[in-house]
Amino acid sequence: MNPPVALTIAGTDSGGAAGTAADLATFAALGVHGACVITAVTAQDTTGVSDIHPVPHATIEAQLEAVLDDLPIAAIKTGMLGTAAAVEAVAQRVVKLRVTYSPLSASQPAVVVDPVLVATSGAVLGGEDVRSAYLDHLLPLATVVTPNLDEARALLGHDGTPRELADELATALAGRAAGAASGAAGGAAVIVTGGDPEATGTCTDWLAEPGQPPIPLTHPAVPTSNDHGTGCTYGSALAAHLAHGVPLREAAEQAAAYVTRQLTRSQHWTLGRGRGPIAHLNT
Ligand SMILES: Nc1ncnc2c1ncn2[C@@H]1O[C@H](COP(=O)(O)OP(=O)(O)O)[C@@H](O)[C@H]1O
Ligand SMILES: Cc1ncc(COP(=O)(O)OP(=O)(O)O)c(N)n1
Repeated sequence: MNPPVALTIAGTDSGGAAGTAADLATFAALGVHGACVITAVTAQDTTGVSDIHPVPHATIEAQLEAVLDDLPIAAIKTGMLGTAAAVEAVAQRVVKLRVTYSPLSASQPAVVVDPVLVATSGAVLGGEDVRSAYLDHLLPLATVVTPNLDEARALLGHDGTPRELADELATALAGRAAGAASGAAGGAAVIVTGGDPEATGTCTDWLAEPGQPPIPLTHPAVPTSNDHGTGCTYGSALAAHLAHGVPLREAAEQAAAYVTRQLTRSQHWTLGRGRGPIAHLNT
């Protein structure tokens, strides 16, 4: 029997912690065949990002064409897209997929958008034009959007509690989805990830589904500085569970449990001079 297929559209991390390294390893660990469209090549290690080479637009388009015309994609996960043009190209593909979708041939793919703007190291992975392109084109089409606290603040342009940010972003995206010729029904769910693990001993992610009050999803925090790639691992675990047909809330809980398990594995590693990688191994 075939495994479900998920597609990551993301950048590379030469240190093997974040980006497509995290996404493909997580898909494989969770029983999903992973395909990948590379949007940018980064020179990156545990201490930061030293160079970014955006992949030419035509090459991104060619990769999307090759994969989407051939494989039965059950979930798409986007990570670092890097340029406004790449955000728009992905959004156009999602619209095309929805327009040509036939209930007889395949299920609608779930679309998980991690709106990557800034790495934990402080490196800017998407500028103001990328932020605007996310809001105008891609986020309203998503099944679920997974900003961390900083990304949620950047997208909305102001601060707030994680609960408030999740609620406001979901409401804003529902308004934008209604105005878009997207085929998106009712707008995107939003999960604002993170919280303050060290203060409470737990992490709380806030899930806001369209038209519903946000709910807290709390799991144990792992005290470690080996957390590089955590957000990518979470988003790809979420996409993998959605590809298996797991409902959103349960998929979010299982994705957080996966991250917690992998952080526990890497908790005491001493790889690199900076924030070490979250484990992508299963031993
Ligand atoms: N120290 C930790 N222990 C357990 N879970 C964590 C820890 N840090 C983050 N998480 C979880 O990892 C997922 C990704 O969150 P986050 O760290 O906010 O992403 P990012 O790497 O994009 O900043 C969330 O489910 C969050 O609760
Ligand atoms: C190529 C690339 N993509 C995404 C990120 C951001 O990774 P994330 O898991 O959200 O968190 P960090 O720990 O890396 O901040 C990245 N760094 N590189």
